[in-house]
Amino acid sequence: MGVKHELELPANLEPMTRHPKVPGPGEPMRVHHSMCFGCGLDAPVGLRLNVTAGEDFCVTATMPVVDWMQGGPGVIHGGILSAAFDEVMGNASILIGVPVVTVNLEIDYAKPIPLGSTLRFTAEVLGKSGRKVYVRSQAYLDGFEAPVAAAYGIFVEINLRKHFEGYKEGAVKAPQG
Ligand SMILES: CCCCCCCCCCCCCC(=O)SCCNC(=O)CCNC(=O)[C@H](O)C(C)(C)COP(=O)(O)OP(=O)(O)OC[C@H]1O[C@@H](n2cnc3c(N)ncnc32)[C@H](O)[C@@H]1OP(=O)(O)O
Repeated sequence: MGVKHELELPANLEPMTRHPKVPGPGEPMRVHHSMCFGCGLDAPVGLRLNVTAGEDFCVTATMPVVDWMQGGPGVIHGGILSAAFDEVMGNASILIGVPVVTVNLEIDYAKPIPLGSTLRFTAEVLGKSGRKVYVRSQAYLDGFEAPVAAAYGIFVEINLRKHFEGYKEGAVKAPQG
């Protein structure tokens, strides 16, 4: 079985522009929160994904698949892969300059992904309609031509300050050194 789904896009997609202040192609995307499970460097446990800006509305990332990511014996946990897709696609949305949160995430798991391998991700914003941003991502492994997993996400634009108002931030930081 390969990657099955296609995201149904609405007919009323709007023209998008890349935000002038986002990193240029080849440059690292910024960590959006130091305690984020996906990208934060102070999170006690996390993916610490380095996402790189690409051309237009695209980003790329790599992720070593390490032992603590295990689900079934010797392979990645599906939830970890889902979190990685979420982070990579959220970063793609940043390229159009809108703060977003995920409202819908669909994953195709096409192949088992072994511990010790390195996943390469690509993600691109497919379109925007009102507050909704549609994003697609694919994950690749060396030795396979086709993606080993793929994801579609719908992200919704939020008012950052209002959205997180009243929540208590996690205070546990990773040990230094
Ligand atoms: C971490 C974030 C930091 C930000 C930095 C950048 C990210 C970087 C990377 C981060 C990566 C990690 C990121 C994370 O992990 S984010 C963490 C996981 N996500 C959340 O916690 C989000 C929880 N949800 C909400 O808070 C509310 O639902 C929000 C505020 C988003 C919308 O509630 P609100 O009352 O304001 O608006 P609305 O209900 O009218 O909805 C608005 C539109 O959206 C459409 N809709 C809604 N739900 C769905 C759905 N399930 N499928 C399809 N469409 C859906 C809806 O029909 C409507 O469309 P339209 O009628 O206008 O056409």
